[in-house]
Amino acid sequence: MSDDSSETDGITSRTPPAVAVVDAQSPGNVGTIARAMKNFGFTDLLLVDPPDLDPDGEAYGFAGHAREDVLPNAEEIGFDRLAQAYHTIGCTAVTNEDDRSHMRFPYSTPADLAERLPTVEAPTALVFGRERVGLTNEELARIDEICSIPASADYPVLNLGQAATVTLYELRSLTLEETQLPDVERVRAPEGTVDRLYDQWAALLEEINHPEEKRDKTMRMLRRVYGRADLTEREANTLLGLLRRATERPAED
Ligand SMILES: C[S@@+](CC[C@H](N)C(=O)[O-])C[C@H]1O[C@@H](n2cnc3c(N)ncnc32)[C@H](O)[C@@H]1O
Repeated sequence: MSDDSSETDGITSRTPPAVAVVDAQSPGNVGTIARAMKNFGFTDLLLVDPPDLDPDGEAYGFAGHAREDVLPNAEEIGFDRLAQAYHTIGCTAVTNEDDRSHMRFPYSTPADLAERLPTVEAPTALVFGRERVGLTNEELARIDEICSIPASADYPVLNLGQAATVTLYELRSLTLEETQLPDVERVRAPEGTVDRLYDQWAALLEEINHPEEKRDKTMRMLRRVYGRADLTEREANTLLGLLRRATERPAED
């Protein structure tokens, strides 16, 4: 990133970082990346030398719901401005001994970055390279730091869309409420409900004349089973209802 602060005019520090794609040769790749950005809560897509993004073409076709915002709001940017205005993190794979010359140390994995990025105050951009040739040595030389996804030494090169998706997944800063996942604490059966379940089991063991000497052991086993099951409130209430009905059933002749 340049020291010339005027270059940062109009760009504020952002969390999450912007995502820059350099010379994406296929519009489909841009669409895939836009979709991954929307999936993981990223909004700012920067395109260096983008292909034609025809609204009826592959980019919009691959973008899913990102066709509504991430993609149409994408900003075209020159590499010079990208390098000057942002703290740039170039994403690259190491493929063989020769390619190691691309690799600047220290490098970060996406997981390392996830820990460190929240403390970086400068506007930050993750920079992805071309599907066929990646980022050039000249581009890498102007980038502030390197991020590499740990992958098999035999074949560490992911395709562009996969690399962006893995990186953005690791760097997502969505809170649980911002994801589709239920809050486990909210649905988990409260202790009181589970205790009532055990009381009901004890009543049932009594009802069926389960041998007195086996009852403690049976109850311990039931506690272990329910403990592993991590019951939701709904599940616990359903089981409680069934046990009550079994306990209250009039004795058969
Ligand atoms: C198919 S790769 C380019 C392959 C090119 N031969 C190279 O070695 O860079 C397209 C882009 O995906 C990203 N990429 C692929 N594998 C990666 C990895 N293991 N770690 C980080 N980025 C990766 C990089 O941004 C790369 O420029």
